[in-house]
Amino acid sequence: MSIPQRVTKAHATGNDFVLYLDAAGDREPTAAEVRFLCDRHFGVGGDGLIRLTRPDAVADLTAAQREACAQGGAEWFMDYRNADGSLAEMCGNGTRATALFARRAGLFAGGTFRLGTRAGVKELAYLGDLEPYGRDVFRVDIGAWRMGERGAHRVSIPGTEGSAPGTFVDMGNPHVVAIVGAAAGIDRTPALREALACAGLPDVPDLDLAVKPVVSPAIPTDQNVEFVRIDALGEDAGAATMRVNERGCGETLSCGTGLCATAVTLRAHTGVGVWDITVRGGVLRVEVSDGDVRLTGSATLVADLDLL
Ligand SMILES: N[C@@H](CCC[C@H](N)C(=O)O)C(=O)O
Repeated sequence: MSIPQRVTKAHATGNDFVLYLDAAGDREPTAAEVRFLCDRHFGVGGDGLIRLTRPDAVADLTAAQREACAQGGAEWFMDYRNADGSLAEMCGNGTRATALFARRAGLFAGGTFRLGTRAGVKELAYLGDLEPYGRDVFRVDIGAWRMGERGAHRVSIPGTEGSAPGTFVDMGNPHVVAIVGAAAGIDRTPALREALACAGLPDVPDLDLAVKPVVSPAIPTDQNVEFVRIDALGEDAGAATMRVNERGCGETLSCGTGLCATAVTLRAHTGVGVWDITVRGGVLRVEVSDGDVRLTGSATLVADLDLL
């Protein structure tokens, strides 16, 4: 096994990870090892595996990605793998779990941590305990986003009647967001009315997300899919509920980049850029501006484990 004996189980709003430190950079996991450790019955269990290592130790990085880490002042790198063993460019919740792990290990001093990822360097600020988000809250500057044409895809779930328009959002990793409902009394802009008129899926809590959604036209990289209901909408801020089926692992209790993609799409439909979004694992805040997205939520270290 290339993985060290000591690993840590962590989660960030219920998105759970097996995490380990590879300071020497010689513990790159194989896809089979990732699948074994993330298996909930035969392994430790997790939505993904995170190796915290040096940018130089990540074999698949291009020269440009390494240079971005150097320019961005990131000494440490989050090497993220989905539970099925595939690589992912980014994991928003994973950055917070990794930062808490690095903080405990004394790998950064002060309140901010600059972490390299395949989608660039992310800066995290430690905010401590902060209601209503929970304990050990971090705000992550996720950076730039890119949205495709609004509603250009159709999202359906095999075995469930109906479909809804889906919008592609690149958060460093690929997402498709479908707004499937809004609470009664919400002021409906023409763009929101248009989205909801075309949506014919059950309400968010009733969706069967054990089944992988189908996106048409298909996205070559595959994608994470978010289903959203707007719960409240004010002039400056709104509230929504979101569930997600992730590329490489299925339904998860939370997805940080998915929350960012959700807020980007909601802003495009409503003009509002600040959202408190409830997922099955908690509540997080997302702030979207033209140039970037910031994500605020908690992180938890659950246990240190010695593999046998
Ligand atoms: N849960 C993560 C995203 C993890 C990667 C994703 N499944 C992908 O393949 O893009 C998050 O919090 O952002």
